[in-house]
Amino acid sequence: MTEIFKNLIAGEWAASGNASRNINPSNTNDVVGEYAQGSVDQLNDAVAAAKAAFPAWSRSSPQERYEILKKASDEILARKEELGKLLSREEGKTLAEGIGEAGRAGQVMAFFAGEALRLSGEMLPSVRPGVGVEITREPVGIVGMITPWNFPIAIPAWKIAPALAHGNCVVIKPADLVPGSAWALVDILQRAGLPKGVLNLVMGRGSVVGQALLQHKDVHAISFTGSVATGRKIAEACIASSPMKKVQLEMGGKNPLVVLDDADLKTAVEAAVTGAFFSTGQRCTASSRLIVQAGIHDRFVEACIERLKGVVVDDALKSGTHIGPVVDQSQLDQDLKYIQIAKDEGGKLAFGGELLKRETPGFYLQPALFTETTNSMRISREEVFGPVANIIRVKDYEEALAVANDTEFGLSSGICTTSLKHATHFKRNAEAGMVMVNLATAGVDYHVPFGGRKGSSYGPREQGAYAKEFYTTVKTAYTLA
Ligand SMILES: NC(=O)C1=CN([C@@H]2O[C@H](COP(=O)(O)OP(=O)(O)OC[C@H]3O[C@@H](n4cnc5c(N)ncnc54)[C@H](OP(=O)(O)O)[C@@H]3O)[C@@H](O)[C@H]2O)C=CC1
Ligand SMILES: O=C(O)CCC(=O)C(=O)O
Repeated sequence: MTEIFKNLIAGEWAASGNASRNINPSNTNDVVGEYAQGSVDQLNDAVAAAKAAFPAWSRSSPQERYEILKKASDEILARKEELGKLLSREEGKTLAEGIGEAGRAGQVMAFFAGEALRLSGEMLPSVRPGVGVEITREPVGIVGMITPWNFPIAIPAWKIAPALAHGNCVVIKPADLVPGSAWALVDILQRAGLPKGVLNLVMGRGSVVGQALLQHKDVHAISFTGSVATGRKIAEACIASSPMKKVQLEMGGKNPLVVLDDADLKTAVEAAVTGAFFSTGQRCTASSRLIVQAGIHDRFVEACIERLKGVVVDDALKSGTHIGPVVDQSQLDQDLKYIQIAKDEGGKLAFGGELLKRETPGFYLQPALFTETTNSMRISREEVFGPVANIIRVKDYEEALAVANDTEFGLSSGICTTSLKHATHFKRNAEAGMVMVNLATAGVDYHVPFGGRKGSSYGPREQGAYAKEFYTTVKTAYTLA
C-alpha cells in the first residue's frame, strides 16, 4: 500500500480520510507521493494545538529557539540535494534551481536562528518626571500561513522561521499542488525539537482548509503568497473577522526590465532571458515586460533570440535542462491563452511559444518572446506567470521610466545601463519595492526585505530583520519609579 504523508497536529502525524496525488509535471506518469487532504475539523484541531502551545512557546528562551532553528538549518543544508530533487520533481524547476531553493531555505533558518538572539526593545524617559517607558515586542500569537506552489520550500521557510524566532505558533497550509517540500520542512523542524503544537501542518484545498483558517477566531494573523484575486479575498476575510486579523500579502508582478542604448548588451540579454524565462517564468519577480530603447532594440531582440535558441527545455531532473516544464495543465492553459491574446492584440511572436514533446509526458512549453507590443496591451498589463515576455520599444530614458511605472503592480523593477546618472535616477524613481541595476528582476537575497508596492503587496515586508514588523506586536509600558 502507498504511504500517505499525514498532517502534523499537536506534534503527532494525523491521518485524514482523503489524500491527493502529487504529480511530477516533467512526467505525469510519476506520482511523487500521496498527501493527506485535511478537513475543517483537522484545521480546528491544529489551531487548538497552537493555542495550547502558545503560552509556553511565547515565553521560551531565545537560546531554545536559536538551537531548534539552527538544527533545522543544519539538516536542510546537509540534505539539500535530496530536498532539491523532491522539489524539482513536484514543481518542475530544474535540479540546480531546486537544490538552490532548498539551500536558501536552510540559510533562511540560520538567519532567523540568529534573529531569535537579537530580540530587542527600548527604554526611554517619559515626558513626565519620575516615569520610565519600556518599548518591547511580543509575538502576534497564532499565525496562519497560506503558501503557493512556485517556491515550495523557500516560501514556507521564510514565513515559518521568523514566526518561530519571534515566539509565535503556526498553522500552515501549503499549496495542494506541491505539498511534499513543505511536509519535509515541517518534519525537519519538528524533529529539531519544537514542542508539540508550536508548528502544525494541514495540507488540503484552499477552499476548505484555507477558508477555515481565515475564519478561525483564534488565529491572529495571516501571511499569504499567491495570486492577486485570492490575496484580495484573504484581506477582506481578515478585516471582516472579529477580532480583525493582521495580514501580510505577497502577490503578483508585471516586472519591467529597462534596457537603455548604453547598456552592455551581454549583461542585458542575460538579465532578460534568465529573469523572464528561468524557473519557467513562474516567479512573481519575473522580468515579464522588457522595455527597450530604440537604438539598441534590434540588436537586443536578435541577441535574445540567439540566447533562447541555446536554452534547453526538458525534464527538470535531467542534466543539461535549463528550463523545466510548466507546473500543471491549468497553468499551461493560462500561458497558451496569453500567447494567443498577445497574437490577437498585434504582438509579433519573435521566438517560441510552441508546445514541446519530450521523452516523458509533461507540460513542456518553449519560451515565448513577443516584440512590437505596447504597454496598453493585456500581455503588458496582466500577470501570465509562465515563460512568456514581451518587448516594448521606447525612445528615451524618460519614456522608459514612465512605461516601467505604468502598471498596477510594483514588486521588482530593473534597469540595464552604464550610466550612473540613469541608474541613480531609476533607483530613486522606480515605483517598486525592489530595484535591480544590471541584474534580472528575479533572484533576491534571503537576509534583506522582500516585497512590493501598489497591487503587488500589502502589509509589512517579509524576510530579513524587517520580518519582525509582521511577526511581533509592539507594547509600550509606563512605570512610576
Ligand atoms: N505571486 C506569487 O508568488 C504567485 C502568484 N500566482 C498567480 O496565481 C495564479 C493561480 O495560481 P494558484 O495556485 O491558483 O494561486 P492562488 O492564489 O489561488 O493560491 C495560492 C494559495 O492560496 C490558497 N487558496 C486559494 N483559494 C483560497 C481561498 N479562497 N481561501 C484561502 N486560501 C486559498 C491556495 O490553495 P490551493 O492549494 O487549493 O491552490 C494556495 O495555497 C497563477 O497563475 C499566478 O498568476 C500563483 C502562485 C504564486
Ligand atoms: O525571485 C525570487 O528570488 C523570489 C521570487 C518569489 O518569491 C516568488 O516568485 O514568489
